[in-house]
Amino acid sequence: MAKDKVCLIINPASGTDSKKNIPEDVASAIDQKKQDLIIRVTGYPEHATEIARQAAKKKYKYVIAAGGDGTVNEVARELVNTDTILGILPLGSGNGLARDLGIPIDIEKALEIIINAHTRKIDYGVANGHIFFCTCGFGFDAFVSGRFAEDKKRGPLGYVRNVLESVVDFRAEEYEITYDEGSLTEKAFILTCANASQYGNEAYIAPNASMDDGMMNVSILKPLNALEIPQTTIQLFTKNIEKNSKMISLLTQKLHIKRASPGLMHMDGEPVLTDSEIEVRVIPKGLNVFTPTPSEINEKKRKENETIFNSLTRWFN
Ligand SMILES: Nc1ncnc2c1ncn2[C@@H]1O[C@H](COP(=O)(O)OP(=O)(O)OP(=O)(O)O)[C@@H](O)[C@H]1O
Repeated sequence: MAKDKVCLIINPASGTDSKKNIPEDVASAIDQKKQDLIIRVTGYPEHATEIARQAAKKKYKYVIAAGGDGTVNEVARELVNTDTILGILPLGSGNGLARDLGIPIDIEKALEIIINAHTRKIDYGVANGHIFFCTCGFGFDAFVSGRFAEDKKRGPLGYVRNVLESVVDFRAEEYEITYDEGSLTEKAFILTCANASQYGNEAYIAPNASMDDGMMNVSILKPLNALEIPQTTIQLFTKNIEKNSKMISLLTQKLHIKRASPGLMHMDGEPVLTDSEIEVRVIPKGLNVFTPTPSEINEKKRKENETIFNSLTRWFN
């Protein structure tokens, strides 16, 4: 019987972790009697897209993206609506998609998820022809993504520094927003379309978003004053942002956004220049991804809650 073809794509520029051992780790984890492994290292932005396009065309069984959300996006956008499955080794700075799917950040464990071969079909979004899997945004998050793309230093700390610097320079814009059930005009600090619930690094902009409900969560955060920033930041990291009085949450399949002039948007954290009018829509269950099983995810959540409970008990005793 012919062997299945598998491709590993490594982005050496993502995140801060070393990728030196990744080829060897993957090669020893997969069953080489049944699978042929091809390893490619990206040499420039969008290189991963070219490699993944060829892999899908040649009917590879799966493609593993070793990198962050930008790399995953570049790979996955060529795998949508094909039979080729996406595997993720989260080696980026934010790793939003992996975190939201319950894929462990520990690479050995993430590799086990691929080997165990449980798959899940997830939705994706399209904004003016650009595909996203986690979030696409037009306000402060797009501004930060532009800064971060120019930054030589990656990793979560790079994000923190860019956010703090951007707060000073960012100016909120007004948006005319038309969704399935109505329309509104708002000046917004953040306007984010979320397929996943978080940007990455456990920053939950749409805590109730589901990646297989065929719907897009839209989070509109009105401009904040300096005193509101600390509480809003806490709400973002504790899945409570929807309790913020400046937050408007919508659920829709389609969205039309109009702003005064063309500008930046981000797709899974990567900045793109786009028109003053933007069409966003959801394509249901178009991507097949290796993920933990539902019972593995529940077990992980149970352990996390237990750890929090134990820490609190220790603290109070
Ligand atoms: N050889 C390369 N040299 C420089 N940049 C590259 C190379 N290969 C890919 N890239 C680009 O690196 C960028 C960052 O990759 P990626 O988004 O995966 O990492 P990250 O930004 O650190 O993580 P995250 O998106 O999870 O925050 C992408 O825009 C990608 O196009």
